[in-house]
Amino acid sequence: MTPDAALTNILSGVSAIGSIERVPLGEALGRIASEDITSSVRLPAFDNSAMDGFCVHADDLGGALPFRLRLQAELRAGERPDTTLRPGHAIRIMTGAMVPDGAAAVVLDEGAEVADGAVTIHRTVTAGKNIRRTGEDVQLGTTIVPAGSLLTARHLALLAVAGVGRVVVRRAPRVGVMSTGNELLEPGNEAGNGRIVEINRFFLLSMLRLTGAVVTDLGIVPDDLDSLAGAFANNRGLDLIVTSGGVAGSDADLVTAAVSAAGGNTSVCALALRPGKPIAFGSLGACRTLHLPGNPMAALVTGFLFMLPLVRMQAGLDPHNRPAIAKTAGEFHHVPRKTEFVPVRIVGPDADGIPLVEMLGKGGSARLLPLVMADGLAELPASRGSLDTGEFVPFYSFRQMGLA
Ligand SMILES: Nc1nc2c(c(=O)[nH]1)N[C@H]1C(S)=C(S)[C@@H](COP(=O)(O)OP(=O)(O)OC[C@H]3O[C@@H](n4cnc5c(N)ncnc54)[C@H](O)[C@@H]3O)O[C@H]1N2
Ligand code: MOO
Repeated sequence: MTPDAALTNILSGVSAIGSIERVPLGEALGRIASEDITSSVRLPAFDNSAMDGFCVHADDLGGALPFRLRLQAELRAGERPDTTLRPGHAIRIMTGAMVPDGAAAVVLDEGAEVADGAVTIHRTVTAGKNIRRTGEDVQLGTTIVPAGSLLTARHLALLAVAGVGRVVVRRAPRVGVMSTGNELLEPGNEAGNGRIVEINRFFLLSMLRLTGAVVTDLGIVPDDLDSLAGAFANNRGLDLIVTSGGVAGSDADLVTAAVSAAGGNTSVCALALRPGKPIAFGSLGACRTLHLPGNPMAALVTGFLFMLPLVRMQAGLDPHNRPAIAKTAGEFHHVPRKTEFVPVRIVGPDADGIPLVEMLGKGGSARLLPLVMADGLAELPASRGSLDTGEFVPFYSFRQMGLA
């Protein structure tokens, strides 16, 4: 099965979580607005100066240069004007200060000279210049954040300025991550005698942080049916359980049997993908399950290809991973008929600014050193063999995977 077909199957029937909650702005970063948010204020809230300079009356703007005006007052940001600008006068004004009644424009400091309580204008401007008008940015009732938006610092900044204190957001998906295998030890333990320190949760938990999911670390579960089935049954209240290991189909690979024993069902796929051939997915009541292969590179690639889109779909976001375009800095050896993901390092931009990538440490789905040297993964298509130097290749940065 192709990775694309597997993704379609995995996402089939998955919908965004329906429940909503109201949270204060300070807790809304990374959440998804569940309804359009409209502004109940106008922005700017008052006419204000875009520059440091002098407010000039409409009667004076067109005067023959240079012309002199009497200084009437001075206005700083945060002050409320208590006078109206009179013809023949100027009011000194700072950037962001409220523009007084009677002012037609603001002449820049650089075009004026102050002496003896008067200002000489050397460079005038047209009416309306350098004044930020009430509501020119946002009108009453303007939709400032559309439903479905992922709330970033940019959205929160606008909401704060618009006086919005709480927002209605979708409930974040609750995702559990479990590593399976008798050989696995928690980090910090001494490996040996066939046992290894487990690492897949480092990758999967870090990737999930990108999605805003509420993540539960379900730890390491040994390869025995009762322990695995118990772990699934105890966590069926989650929206998704992701496992790694135990899916290749040997006698020791019990993950899918354990989902069945807990009352769920699964489908197993053999993918035309390297690394990441064996995967499975299923459900346990309302809880989805996704079962990734144990080899670390395979868990990483399938976590990116399938776990992230699935969680984004549950969160109410666009599920798809979008590659950037890179160019090969050398030949990329590749056997056709399987999509292959290889660690690559950016070695520089080409003459058009497109990143040039060099392949690192190909061919070992258990090899870790290339991951530390690389900037991301290149995707070599199943439809063709090796790539020559200077060919375009889809590139996924570790940053977009949550692994930078
Ligand atoms: N006869 C076959 N053998 C294998 C096949 C196959 O199709 N037929 N597929 C190979 C491929 S490809 C992969 S990938 C692995 C996937 O196997 P499992 O998902 O069952 O994974 P395990 O056997 O449990 O582990 C494989 C490997 O990865 C290490 N591992 C597991 N979990 C972790 C972890 N959390 N952190 C670090 N390392 C982990 C485990 O010790 C094994 O070395 O199967 C191949 N075999
Ligand atoms: O999923 Mo396996 O990598 O192809 O080692």
